Amino acid sequence: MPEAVETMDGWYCLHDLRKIDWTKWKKASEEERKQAIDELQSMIREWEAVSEARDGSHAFYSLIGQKADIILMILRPTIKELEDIELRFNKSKFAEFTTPSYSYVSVVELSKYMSKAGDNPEENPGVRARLKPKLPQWDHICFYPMDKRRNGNDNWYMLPMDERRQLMYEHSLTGRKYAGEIKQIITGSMGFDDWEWSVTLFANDVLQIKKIVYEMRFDVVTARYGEFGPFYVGNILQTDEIPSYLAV
Ligand code: VOV
Repeated sequence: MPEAVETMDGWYCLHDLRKIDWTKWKKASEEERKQAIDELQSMIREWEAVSEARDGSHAFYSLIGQKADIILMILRPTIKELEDIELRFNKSKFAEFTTPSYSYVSVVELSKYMSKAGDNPEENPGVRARLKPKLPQWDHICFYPMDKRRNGNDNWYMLPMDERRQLMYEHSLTGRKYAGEIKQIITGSMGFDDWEWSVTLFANDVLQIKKIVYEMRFDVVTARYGEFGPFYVGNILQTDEIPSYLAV
């Protein structure tokens, strides 16, 4: 019988994607726009303080293409805190000028495929740190949800553990080639959202994102078992640059 791999779960994660209603934004008075921007910046600065204290982390990026304009990715120790942040954002002045386009609820996940028998990776400080990651403020983000296929002969969940471990090992070798170029955050979302995992990639060279996603398509685990949702790609939106991003 195939057996489930044990997962280690860390901070809870919300990806909150919105469109900006530019028509409404342009019609607003200068004073209203200033109020919205000031409140948004002070909210983000509060999150920066939370991140400094290592009680959470976040990423704020503008997106390219028509699927959404901005993405806020936020990590917190509890799912309740994610709700508080979502609510606060929804009640903010700036939210009056946005419409929701996508959201994703998950939890930072590492599996024990690679751990040695008898080891408890949860005691490893490196593993613990990866469960509560500080998101890098790199220039670009790429976010997408994905599944492992369950279809006829291509059913990931019917494979024996050793076979899955081997395929994940091969996956990790491709991943390691991108050390220093790509930082990946994998979150699990079974029971939380519509896909099984979310993948968030950070890069300073945006082309590295295309290269890793392409190269991984040839790993058996992806070629045979990977299914993908929509892809979102964007540029970092520094807190100080928000006024110029929103200037009309
Ligand atoms: C920087 C790149 C990079 C590296 C080094 C890396 C390594 C690793 C390791 C060592 C492990 C297994 C142990 C663990 O840590 O969980 C994983 C796990 C996982 N990965 Fe990965 N991955 C990368 C990158 C990376 C990418 C780009 C993708 C998307 C796939 C693609 O085709 O678009 C991905 C997916 C996943 C998933 C969905 C899982 C969980 C699968 C499960 O069944 O549990 N991943 N991954």
